[in-house]
Amino acid sequence: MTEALLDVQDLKKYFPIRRGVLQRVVGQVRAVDGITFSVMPGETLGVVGESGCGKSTMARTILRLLEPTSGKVEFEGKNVVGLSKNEMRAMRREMQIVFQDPYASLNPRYTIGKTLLEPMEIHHLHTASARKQRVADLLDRVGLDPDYTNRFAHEFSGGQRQRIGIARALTVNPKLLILDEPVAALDVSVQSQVLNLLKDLQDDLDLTYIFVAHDLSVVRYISDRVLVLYLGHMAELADADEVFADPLHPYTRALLSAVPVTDPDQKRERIILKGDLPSPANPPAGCPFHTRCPAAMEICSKQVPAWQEAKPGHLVACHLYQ
Ligand SMILES: Nc1ncnc2c1ncn2[C@@H]1O[C@H](COP(=O)(O)OP(=O)(O)OP(=O)(O)O)[C@@H](O)[C@H]1O
Repeated sequence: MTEALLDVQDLKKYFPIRRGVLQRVVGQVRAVDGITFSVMPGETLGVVGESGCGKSTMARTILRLLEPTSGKVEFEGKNVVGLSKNEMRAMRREMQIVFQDPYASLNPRYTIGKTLLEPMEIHHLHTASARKQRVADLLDRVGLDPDYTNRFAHEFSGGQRQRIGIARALTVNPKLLILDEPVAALDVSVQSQVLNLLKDLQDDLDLTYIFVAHDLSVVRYISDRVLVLYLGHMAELADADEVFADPLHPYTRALLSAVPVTDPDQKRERIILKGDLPSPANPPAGCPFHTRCPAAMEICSKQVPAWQEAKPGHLVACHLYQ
């Protein structure tokens, strides 16, 4: 059996809440509260959930841009939690992140050439002339003119900047790309161009993706499997087609009901969730979703639902299926 490229086990990230002159810790924000999944080589795992459910925190914690509170993150069988700074730097070559806002993540004082050269210099990859050649090749590969190397980020459109962000992540030849809302800031027509580019790159370079988004139609297009998060917890995980054909968790159903459908026969009734996402500093007891769940039962406010396989390969945390 093929080994997972990435194996995340019971990952937690709590942020301390500090108050007063002494900055005493008076509580914690449970942004990621026990997440377990694995990603196979070449696979795209979509991660969805509304704003504030912990997607970005999870992405950054996997890469140790944020220190995990607890849990395991194994990349090719090696736990990255606990690696020294040097070991982690070497590991970062294998796992790169692309952010939502390429403008914020590109240094405005750097030319595009310098932006793409820098990661290779940090990792001491290739000779100087080979680096330059790689920059030109990568710009061409992401659909930009290699003559653009002397231009600055502000001279490009949003879609072009995101192509630069993707090229920069690829300079060090990673195996895994974590894409954190990579097309959320782009117009719809540009979104599909960037998504197609990501698909082509994945095929050509044998890449594995974790694709974080709040837009389910985008996730459906690109993902093999989909993980639905709610308030730092896993709600549902299954093949993308299965999640869309037979969503089991009431939260997934609500998210899906908001996705526009092109076929009027398939029209879903819109499920409007009551209230806002509760604060992860003070999460509800029992099922984290029970305060907004249209199907909530008495047990839901008392007992945390187990994470279980309701159908083959289709996992869900909901008392409806226990
Ligand atoms: N540094 C921090 N300190 C305290 N709380 C934080 C910090 N970073 C994130 N949080 C909180 O953790 C929770 C999860 O945030 P996160 O940004 O991971 O969610 P998200 O699903 O990615 O949302 P969005 O799509 O808006 O980015 C939120 O309640 C957020 O306020």
